[in-house]
Amino acid sequence: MEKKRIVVKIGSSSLTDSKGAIDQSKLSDHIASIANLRNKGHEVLLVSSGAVAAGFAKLGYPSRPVTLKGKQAAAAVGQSLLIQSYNEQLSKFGIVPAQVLITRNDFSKRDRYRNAYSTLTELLERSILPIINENDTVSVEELTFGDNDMLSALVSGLIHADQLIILTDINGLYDKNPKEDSSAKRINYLPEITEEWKTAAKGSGSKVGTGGMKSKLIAAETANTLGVKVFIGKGEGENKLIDIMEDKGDGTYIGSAALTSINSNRQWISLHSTVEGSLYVDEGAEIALMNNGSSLLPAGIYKVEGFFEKGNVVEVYGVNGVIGKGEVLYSSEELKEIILQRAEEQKIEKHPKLEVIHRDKWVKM
Ligand SMILES: Nc1ncnc2c1ncn2[C@@H]1O[C@H](COP(=O)(O)OP(=O)(O)O)[C@@H](O)[C@H]1O
Ligand SMILES: N[C@@H](CCC(=O)OP(=O)(O)O)C(=O)O
Repeated sequence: MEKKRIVVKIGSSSLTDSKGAIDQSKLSDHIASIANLRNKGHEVLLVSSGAVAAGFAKLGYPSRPVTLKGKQAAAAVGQSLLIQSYNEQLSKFGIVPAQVLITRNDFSKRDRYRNAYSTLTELLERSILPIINENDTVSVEELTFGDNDMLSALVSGLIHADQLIILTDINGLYDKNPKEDSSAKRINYLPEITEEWKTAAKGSGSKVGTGGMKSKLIAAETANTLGVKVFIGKGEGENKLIDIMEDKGDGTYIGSAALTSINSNRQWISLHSTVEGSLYVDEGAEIALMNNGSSLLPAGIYKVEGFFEKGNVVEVYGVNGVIGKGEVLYSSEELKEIILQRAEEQKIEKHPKLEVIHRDKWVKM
């Protein structure tokens, strides 16, 4: 099989028991299958949940805490226990793990986003197994990934993975929540995620999981838009991950064969950047941006709103509203001056004919 880059996400319910302890036999099953995947020549990154679930009992909580400080304290205790268990079990296979804790803020700062990419690829080049989790202890409630399903989708995009495997306590997506309706039927393949499917997928059924199937589908949709195929399901034994890669997995495969990877600039602009202002463009510029794959030139802009610097991200409005986002090569002041001079019928040639937004740094809505 061709060498692939694979992100494996393991949910709390597949690592811990409901009493708040790490289930060593589940963990060793996962580790053996990861070792097998690596032995076939694939690159593997692990996104592991379970910090809160593995830590709460040691703090004396009777169940998974619901308060922010409770979850953050439990994650601080549980994360070290998790990594300790991973270290012990991985050493039997001669695999060296690296703990990588990320916050949402790290992705919204472009230099940190680039650093995350460089560090992860360096670890892979050196055959280390990155074990990634959200840095729960310092994450602010309003600014989190939501859950690790979304974190795994964003990491998959960042490192241009071929496949995201979401391991959970159920063998895939069902047309109804099977824990509530025994007539529910499993879906083997979903080329595209529609609103109807997002409605069929409900919350978590376990005492330790967070987002349920709904959050997995939302994450899978994001991964697909970034060009990454997704598998959601379960399995047992050292061959489970190889079986999944060979289309024999016990779960649901999501995303058509036609998915294409999108470049890191576009990913960052589309999913992580902050919009600093707005440009309003005429019909010709709108057609050029939307249909012709062209860059945006100064001549197509008739209004500038907000104060932004060269290199910031702005929203672009066409005839009927927002049409996309892009990184500008001019400041708002420079652009306002261009428009003013045009109104005064001075020569636009006075300004360099640089693109305002280059096509590689433009994302359609
Ligand atoms: N339509 C559905 N198909 C499958 N599972 C569903 C569906 N709707 C809700 N679920 C629930 O989602 C759960 C998996 O999500 P979750 O508990 O968050 O797992 P994890 O801890 O692995 O992230 C299942 O155990 C099931 O109870
Ligand atoms: N960062 C949290 C992950 C929470 C989460 O998303 O859990 P899950 O739904 O089990 O993947 C933790 O380690 O407990």
